[in-house]
Amino acid sequence: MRPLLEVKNLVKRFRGLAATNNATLDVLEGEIHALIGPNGAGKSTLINQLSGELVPDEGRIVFRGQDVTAAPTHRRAQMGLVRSYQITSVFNDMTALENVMLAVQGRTGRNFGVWTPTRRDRDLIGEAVEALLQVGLETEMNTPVSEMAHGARRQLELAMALALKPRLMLLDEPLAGMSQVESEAMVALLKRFKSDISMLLIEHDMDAVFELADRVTVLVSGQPIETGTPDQIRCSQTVQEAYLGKPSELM
Ligand SMILES: Nc1ncnc2c1ncn2[C@@H]1O[C@H](COP(=O)(O)OP(=O)(O)OP(=O)(O)O)[C@@H](O)[C@H]1O
Repeated sequence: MRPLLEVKNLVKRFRGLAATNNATLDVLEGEIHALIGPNGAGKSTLINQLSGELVPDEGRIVFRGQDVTAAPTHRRAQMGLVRSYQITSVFNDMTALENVMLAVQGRTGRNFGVWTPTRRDRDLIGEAVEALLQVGLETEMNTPVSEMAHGARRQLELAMALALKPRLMLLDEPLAGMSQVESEAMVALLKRFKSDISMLLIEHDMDAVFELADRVTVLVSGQPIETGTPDQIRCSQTVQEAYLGKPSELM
């Protein structure tokens, strides 16, 4: 079966420095694929090119068999390649429900009628509610984002991404800043979505990576040095050497 996402010989340079250096990797249907590597290895730069926020200098990105290397972010999202929202793109003075409704609107192009709610508006609300239920935010639907705990906000970002009906979700450190309890809840959530949605995730929490990922790609100096199952990565001599100085992260 053809991979859902194929990244071929991708290069991105910043003032001569190759932040992505001939990167080739793929994500399969139904897979959680983690991207790990030391600070500055080029993880965010790579994800930014996959989402369409950065244009590669060389190489190709193929999603569902179509070349999307030059496609804008919204076109990729329409095809199902969706980046989880960043906290900065959530409106703090709006409720969780209103934020997800905006995400649904972005996908469908429907406008919400302020004065005369129509059947289509009810559909829109229904979809937004469903996304919030999926992430377990049913009790916080009408809470303004500014009053939500950090963990709940991260769940909201996920709900907003789910509202876009992704086939492949790009997740940039979904557990960052979370308490142990919040992290465990998020890991459980991501596992639940796995049967429907593939994921490429950057995460520094190695316990979570090894628990969640089917495959892991290790990035060093912009280049994938190894891809394998969590066990293969844990035991890899190449990976141990690349992480020299902090081998405990991988144990
Ligand atoms: N917009 C930019 N302009 C210039 N250099 C950049 C830019 N973005 C990233 N870099 C450089 O590219 C390299 C890779 O950075 P990147 O943020 O992608 O790494 P990362 O693996 O995501 O790091 P971290 O784990 O610390 O978030 C670094 O040397 C960084 O300084």
